[in-house]
Amino acid sequence: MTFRPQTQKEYRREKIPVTVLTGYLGAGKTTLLNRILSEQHGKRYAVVVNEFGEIGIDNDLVVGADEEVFEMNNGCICCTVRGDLIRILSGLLKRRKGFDGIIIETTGLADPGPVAQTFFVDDDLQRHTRLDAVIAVVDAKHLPQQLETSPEAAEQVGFADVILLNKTDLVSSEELERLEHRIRGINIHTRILRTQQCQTPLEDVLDVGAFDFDRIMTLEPDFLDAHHHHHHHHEHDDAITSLSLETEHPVHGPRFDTWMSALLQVQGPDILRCKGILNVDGLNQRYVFQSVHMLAQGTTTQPWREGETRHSRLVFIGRNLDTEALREGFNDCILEPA
Ligand SMILES: Nc1nc2c(ncn2[C@@H]2O[C@H](COP(=O)(O)OP(=O)(O)OP(=O)(O)O)[C@@H](O)[C@H]2O)c(=O)[nH]1
Repeated sequence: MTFRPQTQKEYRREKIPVTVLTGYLGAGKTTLLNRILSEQHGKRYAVVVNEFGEIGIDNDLVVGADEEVFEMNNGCICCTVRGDLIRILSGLLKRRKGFDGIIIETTGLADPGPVAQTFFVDDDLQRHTRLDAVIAVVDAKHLPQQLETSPEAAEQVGFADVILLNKTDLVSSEELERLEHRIRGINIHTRILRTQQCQTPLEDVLDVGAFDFDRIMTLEPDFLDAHHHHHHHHEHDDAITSLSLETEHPVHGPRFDTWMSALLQVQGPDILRCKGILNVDGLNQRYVFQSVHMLAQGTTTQPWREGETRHSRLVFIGRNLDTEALREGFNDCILEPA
């Protein structure tokens, strides 16, 4: 056998494409993931979800019972759990016949750099996978504010090969122009797609072959340095924490709504994100609550299964969270058994 370098076509056929979904808290990553998984594309994807917070919620918000979803809840993907990521992916590769691509949804607070880096420093991953693209979902309404306060928001924009400028319904077209300009200022090469509910043809985000290694090396010359991610460590905002609340008693719906509206009115700027799956008293379906700063949304989804423990979970991610007050507030919404 004579050695010859792979052609671009061979390279794309043989290696499993990996898509990294990034984007700040609440921008729409799960919305995009659900679109990808529900579309009739005839492909199977393995999905890795990394959440900030001890209890898994995203896993339950992801549709598609067929897909394999691996949760990593023990830390931020860009810091402590890269070992886990490599282990999960290496396990997947041992039975590569089962899927056509890998999608990694990172937490809203992750710097996608070290995640992307993983695919170039680990031998096994390098042989069998190719980073297809880093896709960032950006919240058109909150991006300016996020860029002010979080270095991660800028890292995500800076690293993206494709940016979904999402939630265009919440801002004017002049504002969108300004946002695109702002994004270009951070990342001149990225492709920007304006979306609502992340609606975009899947060809725009999957198997696009967009990850531009040369560009990243220019942007961050120490990209391949195995210790690179440590430099970024200190940039995490230590005041941002998460609080998980759980109960097996029913939640009083109107009381929950009143509490939450008042809470977000006052503390919305600091409560970056709230997500919950609730067993609301009198409802046979799950009640999914979500907020991004002051904007909140509650919807009923699938019914609880027969015999299933109706387990309510609520997660807050925010700056300087008053955990005691939040705990008490939630407790006041819980119906204790008579
Ligand atoms: N108005 C508006 N809301 C949207 C749009 N896209 C998504 N949302 C809502 O934004 C909220 C957050 O969406 P997710 O997809 O859960 O965001 P995420 O990035 O996965 O959030 P984290 O996992 O917490 O980082 C949900 O309530 C969505 O319904 C949009 O285009 N317009």
